[in-house]
Amino acid sequence: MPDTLDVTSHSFTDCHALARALAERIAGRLRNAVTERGHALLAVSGGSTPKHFFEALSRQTLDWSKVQVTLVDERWVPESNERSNAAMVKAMLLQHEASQAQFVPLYSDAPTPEAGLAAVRARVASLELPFDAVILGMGNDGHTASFFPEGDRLPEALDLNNTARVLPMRAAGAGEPRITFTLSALLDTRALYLHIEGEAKRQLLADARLALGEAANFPVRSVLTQQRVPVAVYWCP
Ligand SMILES: O=C1O[C@H](COP(=O)(O)O)[C@@H](O)[C@H](O)[C@H]1O
Repeated sequence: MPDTLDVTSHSFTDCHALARALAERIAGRLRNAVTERGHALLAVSGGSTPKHFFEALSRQTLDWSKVQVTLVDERWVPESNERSNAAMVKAMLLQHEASQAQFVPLYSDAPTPEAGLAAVRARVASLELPFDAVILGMGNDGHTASFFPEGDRLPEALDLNNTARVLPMRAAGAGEPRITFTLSALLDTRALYLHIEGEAKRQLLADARLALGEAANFPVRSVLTQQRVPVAVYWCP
Protein backbone atom coordinates (compact mmCIF):
# COMPACT_ATOMS: atom_id res chain seq x y z
CA MET A 1 0.00 0.00 0.00
CA PRO A 2 1.48 3.40 -0.96
CA ASP A 3 1.98 5.90 1.85
CA THR A 4 1.75 8.97 -0.41
CA LEU A 5 -1.19 10.32 -2.36
CA ASP A 6 -1.36 8.91 -5.88
CA VAL A 7 -3.03 11.73 -7.80
CA THR A 8 -2.12 12.52 -11.41
CA SER A 9 -3.32 15.64 -13.21
CA HIS A 10 -4.35 15.93 -16.86
CA SER A 11 -4.99 19.51 -18.02
CA PHE A 12 -6.60 20.52 -21.32
CA THR A 13 -7.00 23.80 -23.16
CA ASP A 14 -10.78 23.47 -23.45
CA CYS A 15 -13.70 21.24 -22.48
CA HIS A 16 -13.95 19.60 -25.92
CA ALA A 17 -10.32 18.43 -25.83
CA LEU A 18 -10.89 17.09 -22.32
CA ALA A 19 -14.10 15.36 -23.36
CA ARG A 20 -12.38 13.63 -26.30
CA ALA A 21 -9.39 12.49 -24.25
CA LEU A 22 -11.45 11.22 -21.33
CA ALA A 23 -13.90 9.48 -23.66
CA GLU A 24 -11.04 7.70 -25.43
CA ARG A 25 -9.51 6.69 -22.12
CA ILE A 26 -12.78 5.32 -20.72
CA ALA A 27 -13.73 3.61 -23.98
CA GLY A 28 -10.33 1.86 -23.97
CA ARG A 29 -11.00 0.57 -20.48
CA LEU A 30 -14.48 -0.63 -21.41
CA ARG A 31 -13.18 -2.39 -24.54
CA ASN A 32 -10.47 -4.16 -22.53
CA ALA A 33 -12.98 -5.22 -19.90
CA VAL A 34 -15.32 -6.67 -22.52
CA THR A 35 -12.42 -8.49 -24.19
CA GLU A 36 -10.98 -9.83 -20.95
CA ARG A 37 -14.10 -10.50 -18.85
CA GLY A 38 -16.99 -10.38 -21.29
CA HIS A 39 -18.64 -7.35 -19.67
CA ALA A 40 -17.86 -3.91 -18.31
CA LEU A 41 -19.17 -1.76 -15.48
CA LEU A 42 -19.01 2.03 -15.49
CA ALA A 43 -20.16 4.54 -12.84
CA VAL A 44 -20.60 8.15 -13.93
CA SER A 45 -21.47 11.40 -12.22
CA GLY A 46 -24.41 13.68 -12.84
CA GLY A 47 -24.59 17.46 -12.71
CA SER A 48 -23.65 19.69 -15.61
CA THR A 49 -19.91 19.03 -16.03
CA PRO A 50 -20.02 15.63 -17.83
CA LYS A 51 -22.26 16.64 -20.76
CA HIS A 52 -19.55 17.09 -23.42
CA PHE A 53 -17.73 14.03 -22.15
CA PHE A 54 -20.93 11.95 -22.34
CA GLU A 55 -21.55 13.11 -25.90
CA ALA A 56 -17.99 12.10 -26.90
CA LEU A 57 -18.22 8.76 -25.07
CA SER A 58 -21.58 7.93 -26.64
CA ARG A 59 -19.90 7.93 -30.07
CA GLN A 60 -17.08 5.54 -29.13
CA THR A 61 -17.22 2.22 -30.92
CA LEU A 62 -17.29 -0.82 -28.64
CA ASP A 63 -19.68 -3.59 -27.73
CA TRP A 64 -21.95 -1.42 -25.60
CA SER A 65 -24.46 -4.26 -25.21
CA LYS A 66 -21.97 -5.77 -22.75
CA VAL A 67 -21.64 -2.55 -20.72
CA GLN A 68 -23.61 -1.65 -17.60
CA VAL A 69 -23.75 2.04 -16.71
CA THR A 70 -24.81 3.40 -13.35
CA LEU A 71 -24.53 6.69 -11.47
CA VAL A 72 -22.25 7.44 -8.53
CA ASP A 73 -25.20 9.32 -7.00
CA GLU A 74 -28.71 10.46 -7.76
CA ARG A 75 -31.05 13.22 -6.74
CA TRP A 76 -34.29 11.67 -5.42
CA VAL A 77 -36.47 12.98 -8.23
CA PRO A 78 -38.20 11.19 -11.12
CA GLU A 79 -36.72 11.31 -14.60
CA SER A 80 -39.35 13.84 -15.60
CA ASN A 81 -37.61 16.34 -13.29
CA GLU A 82 -34.87 18.43 -14.94
CA ARG A 83 -32.63 17.77 -11.91
CA SER A 84 -32.60 14.00 -12.56
CA ASN A 85 -29.09 12.71 -13.16
CA ALA A 86 -30.58 9.61 -14.84
CA ALA A 87 -32.43 11.77 -17.36
CA MET A 88 -29.18 13.57 -18.21
CA VAL A 89 -27.30 10.28 -18.65
CA LYS A 90 -30.04 8.96 -20.92
CA ALA A 91 -30.13 12.15 -22.98
CA MET A 92 -26.37 12.64 -23.32
CA LEU A 93 -24.65 9.26 -22.91
CA LEU A 94 -27.07 6.46 -23.76
CA GLN A 95 -27.31 7.60 -27.36
CA HIS A 96 -25.59 6.77 -30.66
CA GLU A 97 -23.17 3.80 -30.23
CA ALA A 98 -23.91 3.69 -26.49
CA SER A 99 -27.66 3.26 -26.89
CA GLN A 100 -27.23 -0.50 -26.36
CA ALA A 101 -25.69 -0.11 -22.89
CA GLN A 102 -27.72 -1.30 -19.91
CA PHE A 103 -28.51 1.50 -17.47
CA VAL A 104 -28.87 0.69 -13.76
CA PRO A 105 -30.64 3.63 -12.06
CA LEU A 106 -30.37 4.61 -8.40
CA TYR A 107 -33.90 6.03 -8.16
CA SER A 108 -37.07 4.09 -7.42
CA ASP A 109 -40.51 5.65 -7.27
CA ALA A 110 -40.66 5.43 -3.46
CA PRO A 111 -41.38 8.82 -1.86
CA THR A 112 -37.98 9.12 -0.16
CA PRO A 113 -34.51 7.56 -0.58
CA GLU A 114 -34.92 6.00 2.85
CA ALA A 115 -38.15 4.31 1.73
CA GLY A 116 -36.59 3.24 -1.56
CA LEU A 117 -33.29 2.09 -0.11
CA ALA A 118 -34.05 -1.64 0.06
CA ALA A 119 -35.14 -1.72 -3.59
CA VAL A 120 -32.07 0.21 -4.76
CA ARG A 121 -29.77 -1.94 -2.60
CA ALA A 122 -31.23 -5.07 -4.19
CA ARG A 123 -30.68 -3.58 -7.64
CA VAL A 124 -27.06 -2.57 -7.08
CA ALA A 125 -26.31 -5.88 -5.33
CA SER A 126 -26.54 -7.47 -8.76
CA LEU A 127 -23.63 -5.35 -10.05
CA GLU A 128 -20.42 -7.32 -10.27
CA LEU A 129 -17.89 -5.06 -8.64
CA PRO A 130 -15.16 -3.94 -9.10
CA PHE A 131 -16.18 -1.15 -11.44
CA ASP A 132 -14.01 -0.87 -14.53
CA ALA A 133 -14.08 2.90 -14.13
CA VAL A 134 -15.63 5.43 -11.77
CA ILE A 135 -15.81 9.05 -12.83
CA LEU A 136 -16.46 11.53 -10.06
CA GLY A 137 -17.34 15.18 -10.35
CA MET A 138 -17.11 17.90 -7.72
CA GLY A 139 -19.43 20.73 -6.71
CA ASN A 140 -18.32 24.22 -5.75
CA ASP A 141 -18.91 23.27 -2.11
CA GLY A 142 -16.37 20.43 -2.29
CA HIS A 143 -18.95 17.64 -2.49
CA THR A 144 -18.34 14.64 -4.69
CA ALA A 145 -20.90 11.92 -5.45
CA SER A 146 -23.47 12.96 -2.77
CA PHE A 147 -20.87 13.35 -0.06
CA PHE A 148 -22.05 16.81 0.97
CA PRO A 149 -20.56 18.98 3.70
CA GLU A 150 -22.85 18.53 6.73
CA GLY A 151 -24.56 15.55 5.06
CA ASP A 152 -26.68 13.67 7.61
CA ARG A 153 -24.97 10.35 6.85
CA LEU A 154 -21.60 11.68 5.73
CA PRO A 155 -19.48 9.78 8.30
CA GLU A 156 -21.17 6.50 7.28
CA ALA A 157 -20.76 7.29 3.58
CA LEU A 158 -17.04 8.01 3.98
CA ASP A 159 -16.32 5.11 6.35
CA LEU A 160 -14.00 2.81 4.41
CA ASN A 161 -15.12 -0.12 6.59
CA ASN A 162 -18.76 0.36 5.64
CA THR A 163 -19.86 -2.57 3.49
CA ALA A 164 -23.09 -0.91 2.34
CA ARG A 165 -22.98 -0.03 -1.34
CA VAL A 166 -25.52 2.80 -1.26
CA LEU A 167 -26.89 5.20 1.35
CA PRO A 168 -29.47 7.98 1.45
CA MET A 169 -28.05 11.46 2.04
CA ARG A 170 -29.66 14.73 3.06
CA ALA A 171 -27.86 18.05 3.32
CA ALA A 172 -28.83 21.71 3.31
CA GLY A 173 -26.77 22.33 0.17
CA ALA A 174 -27.99 19.27 -1.73
CA GLY A 175 -31.20 20.72 -3.14
CA GLU A 176 -33.14 17.49 -2.65
CA PRO A 177 -32.66 14.19 -0.81
CA ARG A 178 -30.06 12.00 -2.45
CA ILE A 179 -28.90 8.45 -2.78
CA THR A 180 -25.22 7.80 -3.20
CA PHE A 181 -22.75 4.99 -3.58
CA THR A 182 -20.53 4.89 -0.50
CA LEU A 183 -16.87 5.79 -0.76
CA SER A 184 -15.78 2.21 -0.12
CA ALA A 185 -17.98 0.98 -2.99
CA LEU A 186 -16.71 3.68 -5.35
CA LEU A 187 -13.10 2.83 -4.51
CA ASP A 188 -13.80 -0.76 -5.51
CA THR A 189 -12.78 0.15 -9.04
CA ARG A 190 -10.01 -0.61 -11.49
CA ALA A 191 -9.69 3.07 -12.34
CA LEU A 192 -10.83 6.31 -10.68
CA TYR A 193 -11.21 9.69 -12.37
CA LEU A 194 -12.14 13.11 -11.04
CA HIS A 195 -13.49 15.39 -13.77
CA ILE A 196 -13.63 19.10 -12.92
CA GLU A 197 -13.85 22.24 -15.00
CA GLY A 198 -13.12 25.89 -14.28
CA GLU A 199 -10.55 27.85 -12.33
CA ALA A 200 -12.60 27.97 -9.13
CA LYS A 201 -12.79 24.18 -8.91
CA ARG A 202 -9.09 23.81 -9.76
CA GLN A 203 -8.22 26.13 -6.88
CA LEU A 204 -10.68 24.42 -4.56
CA LEU A 205 -9.20 21.02 -5.34
CA ALA A 206 -5.66 22.33 -4.80
CA ASP A 207 -6.71 23.75 -1.42
CA ALA A 208 -8.42 20.48 -0.52
CA ARG A 209 -5.27 18.52 -1.36
CA LEU A 210 -3.19 20.82 0.80
CA ALA A 211 -5.87 20.90 3.53
CA LEU A 212 -6.00 24.71 3.37
CA GLY A 213 -8.71 26.69 5.18
CA GLU A 214 -12.29 25.57 4.71
CA ALA A 215 -11.21 23.08 2.03
CA ALA A 216 -9.50 21.01 4.72
CA ASN A 217 -12.95 19.70 5.64
CA PHE A 218 -14.38 19.27 2.16
CA PRO A 219 -15.66 15.73 1.46
CA VAL A 220 -13.66 15.50 -1.77
CA ARG A 221 -10.56 15.28 0.41
CA SER A 222 -11.59 11.75 1.32
CA VAL A 223 -11.03 10.77 -2.33
CA LEU A 224 -7.67 12.53 -2.48
CA THR A 225 -6.34 11.07 0.74
CA GLN A 226 -7.47 7.46 0.38
CA GLN A 227 -4.82 4.96 -0.58
CA ARG A 228 -6.85 2.24 -2.27
CA VAL A 229 -6.84 3.45 -5.84
CA PRO A 230 -4.92 6.13 -7.78
CA VAL A 231 -6.91 9.18 -8.87
CA ALA A 232 -6.57 10.78 -12.31
CA VAL A 233 -7.81 14.37 -12.29
CA TYR A 234 -9.08 15.71 -15.63
CA TRP A 235 -9.34 19.49 -15.75
CA CYS A 236 -9.92 22.29 -18.25
CA PRO A 237 -10.62 26.02 -17.76
O1 LIG B 1 -25.32 17.28 -7.61
C1 LIG B 1 -24.35 16.84 -8.18
O2 LIG B 1 -23.28 17.65 -8.35
C2 LIG B 1 -21.96 17.17 -8.64
C3 LIG B 1 -21.24 18.31 -9.36
O3 LIG B 1 -22.08 18.80 -10.39
P1 LIG B 1 -21.66 19.96 -11.40
O4 LIG B 1 -22.97 20.46 -11.94
O5 LIG B 1 -20.93 21.01 -10.60
O6 LIG B 1 -20.82 19.33 -12.43
C4 LIG B 1 -22.00 15.89 -9.44
O7 LIG B 1 -20.70 15.36 -9.54
C5 LIG B 1 -22.97 14.90 -8.80
O8 LIG B 1 -22.99 13.67 -9.50
C6 LIG B 1 -24.34 15.50 -8.81
O9 LIG B 1 -25.31 14.66 -8.23
